[in-house]
Amino acid sequence: MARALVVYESMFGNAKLIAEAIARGLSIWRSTDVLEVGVAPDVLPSDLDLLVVGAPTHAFGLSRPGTRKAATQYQEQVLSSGRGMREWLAVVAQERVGVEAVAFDTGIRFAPGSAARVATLALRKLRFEVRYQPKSFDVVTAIGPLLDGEAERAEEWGRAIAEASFAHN
Ligand SMILES: Cc1cc2nc3c(=O)[nH]c(=O)nc-3n(C[C@H](O)[C@H](O)[C@H](O)COP(=O)(O)O)c2cc1C
Repeated sequence: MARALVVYESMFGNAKLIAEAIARGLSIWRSTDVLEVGVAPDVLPSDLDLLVVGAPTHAFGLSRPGTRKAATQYQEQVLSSGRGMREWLAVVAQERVGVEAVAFDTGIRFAPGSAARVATLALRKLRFEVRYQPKSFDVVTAIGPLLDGEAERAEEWGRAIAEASFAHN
């Protein structure tokens, strides 16, 4: 069966909820795992055919050690307390060509910048097949919660990606 992996970075749990909702949508078509970026493998499974990456927008892009430290001023214990998506994308390797990939982020509505756009550039550099536009999901304040309906929108997006990529392969 086709296999998908959702890798997320999340400080306060919002991107994690979106990752899980996307996985619910994907799992209609694919066997889907969800992993926090700190425990994601550096070499992707050889049978993987779709990678979804997601992270909170920090300072208009992907987080850095300094922005992750700043997040602990909002909440002492954060979920992604180790490496972030930027660091994982700098080391991750895939064993075969043709793996599709797509990125999402969470952020404050109408704020400029997007972690998913930065991640998409990294995915292209890593030679993933990037066919789908990055997607942003909104939080009410920096620590959350998600805006009403965002988890449902994420699940629907996951389902649409799975259907489109299933049709393509
Ligand atoms: C240090 C820091 C910088 C941030 N910078 C931005 C930003 O540039 N644009 C934005 O929309 N949100 C920004 N935010 C809000 C985050 O996007 C928000 O905390 C995140 O989406 C929540 O998801 P999480 O709970 O998965 O971390 C920032 C938050 C922190 C802690």
